[in-house]
Amino acid sequence: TKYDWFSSVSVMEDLVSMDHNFLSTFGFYIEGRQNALNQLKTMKALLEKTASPINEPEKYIIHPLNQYSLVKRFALKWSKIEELLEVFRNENIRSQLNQMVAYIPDKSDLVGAAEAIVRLQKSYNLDINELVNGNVKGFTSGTFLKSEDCFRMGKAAFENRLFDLCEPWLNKSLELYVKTQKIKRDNITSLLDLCKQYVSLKHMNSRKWSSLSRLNVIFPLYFFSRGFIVYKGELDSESAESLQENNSKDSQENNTMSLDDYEKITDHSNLCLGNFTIVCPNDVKKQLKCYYFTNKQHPRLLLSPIKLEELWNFPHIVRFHDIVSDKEANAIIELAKPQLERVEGSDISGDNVGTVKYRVSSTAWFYDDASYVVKKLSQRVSDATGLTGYSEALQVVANYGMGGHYIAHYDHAVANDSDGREEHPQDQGARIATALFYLSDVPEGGSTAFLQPRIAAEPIKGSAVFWFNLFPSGKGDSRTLHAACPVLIGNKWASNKWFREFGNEFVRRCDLDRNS
Ligand SMILES: O=C(O)CCC(=O)C(=O)O
Ligand SMILES: [Fe+2]
Repeated sequence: TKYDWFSSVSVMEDLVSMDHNFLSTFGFYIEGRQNALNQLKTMKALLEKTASPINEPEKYIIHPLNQYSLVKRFALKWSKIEELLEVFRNENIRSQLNQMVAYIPDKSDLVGAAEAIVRLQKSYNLDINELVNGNVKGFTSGTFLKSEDCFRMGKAAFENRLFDLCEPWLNKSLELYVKTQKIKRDNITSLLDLCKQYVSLKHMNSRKWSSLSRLNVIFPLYFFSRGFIVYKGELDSESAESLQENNSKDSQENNTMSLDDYEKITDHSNLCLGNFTIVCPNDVKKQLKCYYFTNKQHPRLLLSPIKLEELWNFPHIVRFHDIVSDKEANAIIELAKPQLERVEGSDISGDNVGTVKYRVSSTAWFYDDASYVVKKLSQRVSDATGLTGYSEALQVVANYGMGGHYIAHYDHAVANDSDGREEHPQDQGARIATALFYLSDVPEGGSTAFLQPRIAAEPIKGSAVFWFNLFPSGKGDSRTLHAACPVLIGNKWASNKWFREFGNEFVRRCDLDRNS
């Protein structure tokens, strides 16, 4: 209950002390806010100084190191601001930021971004010093990698068992740390820890040297860096065995294959590097033609024939040039943008479906009636191939991510039965043929590699590559194994149209010879 202070002077002493107490609380409160505000100001100045250029963002983001830097900025800086804003309850900016934080890149994106850089480095033999200076095959970015970035790359390489890449990254990280001594305490501790893990894992069976001298040989700056920090040796307790166990447990838990495993299976890196003219042998080259194609005088194609380029003879792989106009390609991209979802796939056991490292892209699916442009495209490719889409003809539009790729695969389902074919519950049959449209140019990388003929088709905006996945007998043609090479520089948009067996029986008649 409220006290009537005016009724006793003596009790008013309490008021005096209350006055002082509250003033000091008030002072703390203001100081706290001031501190937070100052930190926020510093952070804002830093963010402004390092902001990505607002004009022509599409040019900025085609460089993988800029992509990495952008992801890092959100994953580390903006989430930090969220912490600072904790002090300011119920304020507009907080709720706005909370909403934003729900879908900005987080730490797992940063790991994915580092993995992408390492994947690109492996696929395209990128020079580590060039990368540190922001350069990728002559494309400069203005993004420079720091000690902690190199540590992140080393860790990504380590966790994907790309040990030959891990070592130089960790050494680079130590070198930059010694040079600048700018790295968070947590990070330098983890860096040194990772160096030790690396050495014990890599040289587990070698008894030639003690582990300390091995560390010294492999990471010459290890002990020097260690000297910089108050380092209590808490890492020494872990033995090589227990670290190993942890690692294998991790990969089982994630139930994903490492990049290394996939590389072993697919090994298309050299193909991705080369281009068609280099790998196409002369005897085949002589047989390949370019001509105007009317598909047996199809009326629409008589009016406007398609420029056809043969990329290979057996299997027959062709490219239709200028089959999509720039305007149509852009319209399809705009249509797809709001509907993109990260592609999922099954893990190596085939039991679990989720995000996978072997296919990094997002897709949107369309029926023919989604838009006039989609329908027109379907019609044009039907005119050119004679094949018709099944009743709900679908077209999938894909946008590749950082270092986005798709490892070697068949477009027709491959099951265990002797035909290499799967049951198709919707009764549409297997994917008889593929038309792969390129909706954007890609300055570097992103080719479609056919592993058996050993050719790589560059993404050329407006063109489509076409091939049959099945022999006329209906048996899968194993020569069609193909992969999407990692995108090095650029933003790759592609679109697939798959034709099914059913409805196309008279266009491509069954053959009794299983292998022709
Ligand atoms: O994008 C590419 O180059 C190939 C894509 C592909 O093979 C697929 O989506 O099935
Ligand atoms: Fe494919």
